[in-house]
Amino acid sequence: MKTIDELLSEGVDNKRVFVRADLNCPLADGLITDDGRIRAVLPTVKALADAGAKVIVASHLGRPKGAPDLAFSLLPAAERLAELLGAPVAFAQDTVGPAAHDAVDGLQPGQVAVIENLRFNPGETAKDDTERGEFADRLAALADVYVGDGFGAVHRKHASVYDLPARLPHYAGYLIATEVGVLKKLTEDVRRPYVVALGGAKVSDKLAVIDRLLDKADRLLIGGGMAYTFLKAKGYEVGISLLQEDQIPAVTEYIERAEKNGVELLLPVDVLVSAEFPDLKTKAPANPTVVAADAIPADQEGLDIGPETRKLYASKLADAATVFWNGPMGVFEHPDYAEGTKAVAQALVESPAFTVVGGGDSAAAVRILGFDESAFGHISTGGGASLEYLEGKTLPGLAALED
Ligand SMILES: Nc1ncnc2c1ncn2[C@@H]1O[C@H](COP(=O)(O)OP(=O)(O)O)[C@@H](O)[C@H]1O
Ligand SMILES: O=C(OP(=O)(O)O)[C@H](O)COP(=O)(O)O
Repeated sequence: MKTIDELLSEGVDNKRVFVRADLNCPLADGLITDDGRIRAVLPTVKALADAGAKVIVASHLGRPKGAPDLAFSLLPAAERLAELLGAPVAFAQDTVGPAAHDAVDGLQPGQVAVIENLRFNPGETAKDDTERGEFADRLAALADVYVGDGFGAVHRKHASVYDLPARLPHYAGYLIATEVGVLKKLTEDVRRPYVVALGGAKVSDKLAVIDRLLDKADRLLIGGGMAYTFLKAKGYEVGISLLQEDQIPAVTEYIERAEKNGVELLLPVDVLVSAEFPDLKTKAPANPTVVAADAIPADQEGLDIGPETRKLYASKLADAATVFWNGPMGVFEHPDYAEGTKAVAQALVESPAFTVVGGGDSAAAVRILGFDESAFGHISTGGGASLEYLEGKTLPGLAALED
């Protein structure tokens, strides 16, 4: 993989450099609640700008449906990038249209532009190679060189991640180089017991990852939205909790295989439930009830792990030598459902283990809940990306930078 240092030594003065970043930051009411992913790409953007490149920063934000949707505009991220750089950043209101070309044409060496959310164009995420390729061709017309630095998206076979680097000279940015350097160690030389804690809301993606993790980890702690597919697979009522019905057979097999292989697979023993999803805007008291994991009322949903599970998981983290954690244990954005996530974060802080936290929301949770980032071994900007890397999968966005 050629790195940005090689690019800088070759010289970028006056070159248009396309930086594929992951600026997919959590937002509330159009405001960024955690800018960690923007800060993470600053070294790359600064180095390129300082060397006289015309820097085009591109990213997805959220999951819009292949058409412009202002709720997912990258404008707030562009504004924050400008603040963090201490320099103006041009913003184009489209991705490959006249606005993007005007913004790029208007750049002087050392200046930066952000183009609008790549997922406003259906070509970005298209399954069809030709459709993705056509969008990649249009993106390629904006730039002379490609720098991949959106680690959080390298597991996606998307146009800007996979097809675009094949069309331009390509290099890995500083963030990708750092992330891969740390995660590589976890695949080569992992100190045991190796405990993996999983939660969050991207249940379908993450359940699939457990298949391989069962061969690698000594202990798996399951929380967040994915816990309910496990509880359902055990035959429990899960009410209106998040559920991935089609993966129940796979999850049943995971439970059996964990037992056979001697992997400790821990599920919540109690959960916080409510008939309503909390109001994340007003943060009005949600008054959840604590119930045993096998006693979730049919009209309620599980929104955090309960107090017994918090204690259990903390004890199962205490003697770990390596911990990887992805996915909040509950809807941590509301104070009534933040205790599970806090308890896991606290257990990691107190543990002498090498600890890695991965994921946009998990990393944000750690910071928003007031933990000191330096108390963790590594905070990765990618959740799904780091999980798939640890699984040993070939990640499209890394493979594309390799050849
Ligand atoms: N029981 C639950 N039900 C619904 N959503 C949940 C639950 N537990 C956690 N979440 C949500 O999961 C989201 C984060 O999930 P995800 O994107 O998978 O994590 P990451 O970005 O760290 O990979 C948070 O917004 C949180 O509110
Ligand atoms: O937030 C992200 O991933 P993560 O939640 O697994 O950390 C990335 O920006 C990828 O987004 P996607 O899962 O919508 O493709």
